[in-house]
Amino acid sequence: MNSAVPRYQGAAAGAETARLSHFIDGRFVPAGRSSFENRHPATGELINLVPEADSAAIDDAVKAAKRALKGPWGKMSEQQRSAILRKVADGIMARFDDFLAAEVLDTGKPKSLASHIDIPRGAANFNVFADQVLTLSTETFRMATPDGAGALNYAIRGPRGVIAVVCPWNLPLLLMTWKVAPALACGNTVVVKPSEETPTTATMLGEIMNEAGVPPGVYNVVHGFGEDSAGEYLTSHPQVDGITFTGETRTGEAIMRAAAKGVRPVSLELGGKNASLVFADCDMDKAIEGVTRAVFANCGQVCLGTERVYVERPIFDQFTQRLKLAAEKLKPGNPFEASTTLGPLISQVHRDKVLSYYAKAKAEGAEIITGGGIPELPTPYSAGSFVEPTIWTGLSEDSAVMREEIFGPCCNIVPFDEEDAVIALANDSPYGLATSIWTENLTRAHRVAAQVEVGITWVNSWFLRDLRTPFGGSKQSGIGREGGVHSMEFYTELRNVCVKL
Ligand SMILES: NC(=O)c1ccc[n+]([C@@H]2O[C@H](COP(=O)([O-])OP(=O)(O)OC[C@H]3O[C@@H](n4cnc5c(N)ncnc54)[C@H](O)[C@@H]3O)[C@@H](O)[C@H]2O)c1
Ligand SMILES: O=C/C=C/C=C(\O)C(=O)O
Repeated sequence: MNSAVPRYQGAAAGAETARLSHFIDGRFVPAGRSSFENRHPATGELINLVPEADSAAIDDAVKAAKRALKGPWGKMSEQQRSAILRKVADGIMARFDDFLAAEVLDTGKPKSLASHIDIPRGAANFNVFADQVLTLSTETFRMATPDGAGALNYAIRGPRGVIAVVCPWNLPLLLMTWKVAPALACGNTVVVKPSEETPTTATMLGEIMNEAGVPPGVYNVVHGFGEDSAGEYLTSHPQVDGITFTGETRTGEAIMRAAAKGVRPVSLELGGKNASLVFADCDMDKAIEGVTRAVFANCGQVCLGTERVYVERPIFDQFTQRLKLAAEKLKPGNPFEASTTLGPLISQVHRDKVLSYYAKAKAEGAEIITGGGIPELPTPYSAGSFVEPTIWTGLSEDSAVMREEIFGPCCNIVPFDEEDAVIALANDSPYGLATSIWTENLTRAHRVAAQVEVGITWVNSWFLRDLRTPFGGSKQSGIGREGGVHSMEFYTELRNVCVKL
């Protein structure tokens, strides 16, 4: 197993088990109060040992980031930073296979998925914000003054400072670079705390940063857990100037509390309980393909994924049967094999959570259309955290399965009769992240899209991403928007200059 682990400076050479390091001030340092195991979710095998940062290690990282603001990074032009970020993108692509292997080992997601989404997006995030920073504009206003000479106002942008970047495990490189790239483009420095479940690719990126000419201290990575560990130490560090977080809503609340001390700005991308609305006038093939991905891609561990499927009654039976066939075609197993289309859940702990919802669905009277248990797999995959893709019908709107984010490969399908009624059902959720609408009637599509209370709506598609568009959630799904100029708004401070003429 360890031979499949890419060797990099962060891993102690020659050691039987690879050991990751933090990446602080341009160097790999193994400091910490202890270390923890990082295991491959498809087999349970040990990938590497990860140091847990204590508060002194976090302090080192934040201070390095603070110093770097005043170093060459802070003096570079936008063009220079942009060119360096392009080199980072090139560096990821040059080591594509290493990043791919590391991401598949950490997450268990199929290689076919990570090679199409996670790793190319990791690179694309740097390119898109390298472009964006070159076209960033600010406002000017001329004003009249009593003496008739007037005044000119113009705004300038500066970096916010040291940004804490706290990330989840479901799309590790993609979601981390989605924050790091715009933060760096705007001249900030970052301290990244990757998820304890997926620490490897963020560490590898340290090497790429050094090779690309990112000065020491600009990109730092510290490992550990959340509460009473690296995550909490980092977000409550007084020299952190802004916090960007993607993860669970409850963790988002803790991060907001930490940010309140010192009145630091937060950007929060949180959970969802997303609905797909499938109208009888949809293109059924497209709807089945799209909803299958929305429910089962990444084993259901996508914040934008669908766990509530509303289908107009005339096509309810046909749709349910076809989604069942699509679910049963998914092939769990070795994520490195090209034919595997369903990976495991991230951990045994998360599997226990998902299986508890499978049990709740049964207890709440669901009809199980398919799945509901653990698939039979040969060793070593029998030790992985796999679950069956699962479809229910018959659950009530107030059941736990219909209200709470499960983050597994499962959905409940509900028939509906009226457009207004299904909009009301879709909106009856504390979350408001994403919706997909399936209809060939574009007038209806626009009408419905304007009424669903979410940040992201897809019509006849799902997870189709233009990186310039606003991305984020309403209600308990988050605060703020990422993407294009919206990311730049968070990572810069606007200052107005008023010049009396
Ligand atoms: N809206 C989005 O864009 C988006 C994208 C991906 C995932 N998500 C959400 O993320 C969740 C799954 O990810 P997860 O389980 O890794 O989330 P999580 O909230 O458990 O953990 C995310 C990160 O926060 C850290 N953390 C935990 N407690 C902390 C604390 N008290 N202080 C500081 N840091 C702390 C963790 O160590 C980890 O690095 C789901 O709810 C999913 O919907 C949202
Ligand atoms: O699991 C959540 C997926 C988030 C995706 C993005 O943030 C993105 O595509 O930019």
